Amino acid sequence: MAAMDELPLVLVHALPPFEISFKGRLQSRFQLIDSLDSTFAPHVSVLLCVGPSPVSSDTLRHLPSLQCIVGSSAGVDHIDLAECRRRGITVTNAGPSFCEDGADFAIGLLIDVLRRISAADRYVRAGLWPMKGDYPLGSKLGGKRVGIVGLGNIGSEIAKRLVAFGCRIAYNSRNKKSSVSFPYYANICNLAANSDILIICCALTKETHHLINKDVMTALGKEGVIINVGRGALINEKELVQCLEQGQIRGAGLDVFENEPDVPKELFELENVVLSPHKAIATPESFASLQELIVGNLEAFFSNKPLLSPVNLE
Ligand SMILES: O=CC(=O)O
Repeated sequence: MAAMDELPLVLVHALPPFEISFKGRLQSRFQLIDSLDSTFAPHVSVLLCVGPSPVSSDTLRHLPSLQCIVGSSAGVDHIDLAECRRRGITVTNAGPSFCEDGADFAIGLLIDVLRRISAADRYVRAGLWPMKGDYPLGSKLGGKRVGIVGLGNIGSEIAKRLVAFGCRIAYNSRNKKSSVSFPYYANICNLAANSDILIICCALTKETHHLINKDVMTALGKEGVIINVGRGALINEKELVQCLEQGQIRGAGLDVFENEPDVPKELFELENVVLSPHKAIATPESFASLQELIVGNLEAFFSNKPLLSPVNLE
């Protein structure tokens, strides 16, 4: 085994401490440094960013030799990507490990909102069935027009599942994709106007902040449903709450919020909303897959091979 000081240096930037057994596995291959103040920091070429630990331009200034940030989340809005682009630092994410579970969860939220599963559960538990009789009908998923906002790793898996349900898919993303034949809408309001359901799973950037606003929800219409498994700030939350309260859209399934873990209290009162504490991608299986992906990306970097999950910084 290589002596500790012969192993490649990896600086770990971690908000939540990561699993001890995984740390042990990494330590057998890499020399882990856990502070920006370390004397090694100026020589570090890889930063392992665990969880949503912010990587600001100030953090990056401490790391003049940095070439690669290995991320452990699908979203990379906590990393200053403009600064990475400027300095030619590559970034990887957890997209391939998280996309299947994230997509399953989006479909779960959608069916729950359409068929009112959580609301019906509350109805039965409250003993209302014998008193009030039959529960109102929910809507079928098959045949619905679904607009996917962001056809990346997660969006593509969502599309695959919805095709199997017999839905009609269209999408919005930064660019039209030559690899799919679904209708592309460059304009989000046009996508909403031609959809029964919007599923939000794009990256949060300056351009997509509050992308889903009152105008988009008005275009979606009174029967429209919104599912968000991306980031809370992709939607103007105040306007979403108003539209839900006033019946301007039919319902929403939300895994993410603007000021987590705070969720607008008004949503607690609404039967047409399904809420979840930012857990769409999280399963023991997705985390096990993430560990392989992180090790794979680190090994690829140090052996000059293509990274397994590079983020497009263009
Ligand atoms: O939200 C979860 C992630 O970005 O991985």
